[in-house]
Amino acid sequence: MTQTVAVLGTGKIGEALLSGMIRAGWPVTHLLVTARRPERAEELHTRYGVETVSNADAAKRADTLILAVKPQDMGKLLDELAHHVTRDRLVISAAAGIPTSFIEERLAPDTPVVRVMPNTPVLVDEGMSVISAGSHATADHLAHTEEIFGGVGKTLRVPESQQDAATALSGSGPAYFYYLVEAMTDAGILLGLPRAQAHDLIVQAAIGAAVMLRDSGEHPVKLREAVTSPAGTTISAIRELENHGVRAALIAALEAARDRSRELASGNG
Ligand SMILES: NC(=O)C1=CN([C@@H]2O[C@H](COP(=O)(O)OP(=O)(O)OC[C@H]3O[C@@H](n4cnc5c(N)ncnc54)[C@H](O)[C@@H]3O)[C@@H](O)[C@H]2O)C=CC1
Ligand SMILES: O=C(O)[C@@H]1CCC=N1
Repeated sequence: MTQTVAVLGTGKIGEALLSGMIRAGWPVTHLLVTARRPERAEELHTRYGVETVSNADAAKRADTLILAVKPQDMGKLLDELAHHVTRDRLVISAAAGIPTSFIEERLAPDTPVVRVMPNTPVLVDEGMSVISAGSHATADHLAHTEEIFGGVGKTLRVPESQQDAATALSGSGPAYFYYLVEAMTDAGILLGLPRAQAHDLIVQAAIGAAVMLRDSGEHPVKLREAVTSPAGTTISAIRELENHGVRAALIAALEAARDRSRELASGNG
């Protein structure tokens, strides 16, 4: 029998997951969503035909609850759920920073909790979802979580101690690439190209590079060397990237993201 899954807090990532589950063939009759605002609930119902319910009803009716509210709203949501979630449910949290222990402490003893860090490319079935078991989650719970998130991209199990790092790399990761595309499009404008053309050139370069990274099996250094002709254009650009400390900036940026994830652990960061 198909299990019922509820998404609680259907904002950007919650909706991305919901749409992905529907695309992956999850029967909409076995999906529930919750939203804080009635207009948002109506919008989700119209867009996906999915039933919208209260958080308490979601907890009573769904076998699996995916919590997709902001870390700062997690404590309040768990207060609402505490008396309704029984330990035969699986609770999956997608919130950055929040440890499984934070959730376990607020729910019935032994409730299984799994922590997942997805990313927005779940919208195009190219997501990366990093998964860790809480103290009461079994192999079956992990497998069920992989079934849900594997329908919209790749999954990887890591020890929970690595979740803040994974959040910095892959949870936030797409934003760094969008930022680079934005900056390089600006560079194209400076060099005299129309914005639309500059955008298309950089996006296609990004797609080509991403597919080669994924499919060639080559190390990124090798792929870059193949582009970098002696006394050519690429090495002139690379020298400027090094002069401006771009590598160090990226390392510092991801470290800052990891640290922010740690700060969110208390749920009121
Ligand atoms: N946006 C992203 O790329 C990713 C976000 N996340 C995590 O997902 C969570 C949500 O992030 P976003 O979707 O970006 O934020 P968002 O603000 O778009 O979505 C959160 C939603 O939760 C709703 N909400 C808050 N309290 C609620 C309650 N008590 N009951 C029902 N709904 C409630 C809000 O109204 C909002 O629609 C965060 O914890 C974030 O760390 C994880 C991976 C990637
Ligand atoms: O920016 C954030 O906090 C969330 C978590 C990972 C991606 N977006």
